[in-house]
Amino acid sequence: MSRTFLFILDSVGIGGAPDADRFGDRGANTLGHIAAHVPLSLPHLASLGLGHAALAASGHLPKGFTAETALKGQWGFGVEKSNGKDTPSGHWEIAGVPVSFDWGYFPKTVPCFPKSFTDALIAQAELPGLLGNKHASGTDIIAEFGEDHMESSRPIIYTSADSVIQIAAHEETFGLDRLYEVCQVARELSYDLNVGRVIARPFVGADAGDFTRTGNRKDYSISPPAPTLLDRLTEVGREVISIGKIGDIYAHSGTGREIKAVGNEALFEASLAALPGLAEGGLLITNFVDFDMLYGHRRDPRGYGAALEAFDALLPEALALLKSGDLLVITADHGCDPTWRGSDHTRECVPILTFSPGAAPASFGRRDGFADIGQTIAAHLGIAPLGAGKSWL
Ligand SMILES: O=P(O)(O)O[C@H]1O[C@H](CO)[C@@H](O)[C@H]1O
Ligand SMILES: [Mn+2]
Ligand SMILES: [Mn+2]
Repeated sequence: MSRTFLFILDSVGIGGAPDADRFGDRGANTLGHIAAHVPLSLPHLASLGLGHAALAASGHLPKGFTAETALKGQWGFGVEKSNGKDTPSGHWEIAGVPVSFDWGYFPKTVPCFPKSFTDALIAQAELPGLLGNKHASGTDIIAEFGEDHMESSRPIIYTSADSVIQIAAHEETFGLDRLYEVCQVARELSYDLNVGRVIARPFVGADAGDFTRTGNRKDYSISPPAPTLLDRLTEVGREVISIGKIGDIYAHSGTGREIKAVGNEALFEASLAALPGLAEGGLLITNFVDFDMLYGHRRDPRGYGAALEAFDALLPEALALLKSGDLLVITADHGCDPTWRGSDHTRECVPILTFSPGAAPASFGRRDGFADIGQTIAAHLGIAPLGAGKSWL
């Protein structure tokens, strides 16, 4: 028996996606472009092969990395198979379920949502109307409509390049529970539109100058189309611990004990605290959302670089807690290049870095499909093979 710790660094792509053109993302490279913008020192991730993976995926060694780094882990990189470059697609594919159907997206028009949907939402949720109704960055749109929202009680509704309906409202004047109710109505009304997630985006503050989103964001996701690694483990009685957004992303299916924490550092602390107690044969899975939410979408390469360095500095604490037979996997779900146009995700390859005490450095190369990660974990934990992916063990 053995255990697996899966850390998903939300949006930490390394460029080089063969189908980036299809998304208008040819040349996007989250890690590479951050490293070109700000001095970046990630010695621990580099020792697990991050630079090697980035070079192999994109053809460029990110600035600040060297090919001569002494490796103590195993590395490869993943090419996404799913149609979308969104969070659920990336996470589900990592857990052995690539998304081959087409999500429902909204056009870049104003309004962007079908009138039948917004009419039904206004009627069923008993709203005085809606604001926004377009593609937007979540922080920009609360600055634009937040004051009107506080006066009129009309929620702010918007979308992105992902299959999402996001609803922002003031936590105090509108109320958090009321926002969640509105989101539940929107969720019910949007299954037919094939929308991946409805997301509650509460914020606080007095005026446009100081509106801030809170940690009470909540995602209402559809369920993965087939049983994931998490479901398979749960079915055979293995322990699963899900930290941060993981519960929401997998629609609470197979996610076991869910632990919430806000901020990368608190997510890391929660992971460290849970790590020693994970049962043999179990999986602990954490999503580190700040990279994406606070820096990638906000197009802030400096903040993104600092967050990567902070994560890197914490990593030795996790490595030190691993026992013989444990496997740590560090990967990402998609890219979100903070130097790219717009505010959306970017189609990129992802790093796959692993560490097991005593295991020799090695490379498992290019993996066609993130599902190889789930399949490898299934093999490591000794459960039946998943429906997709090839193990590199
Ligand atoms: O701009 P904000 O509200 O952060 O939204 C971003 O976060 C959404 C969900 O993770 C993505 O689809 C993207 O649009
Ligand atoms: Mn993501
Ligand atoms: Mn995102």
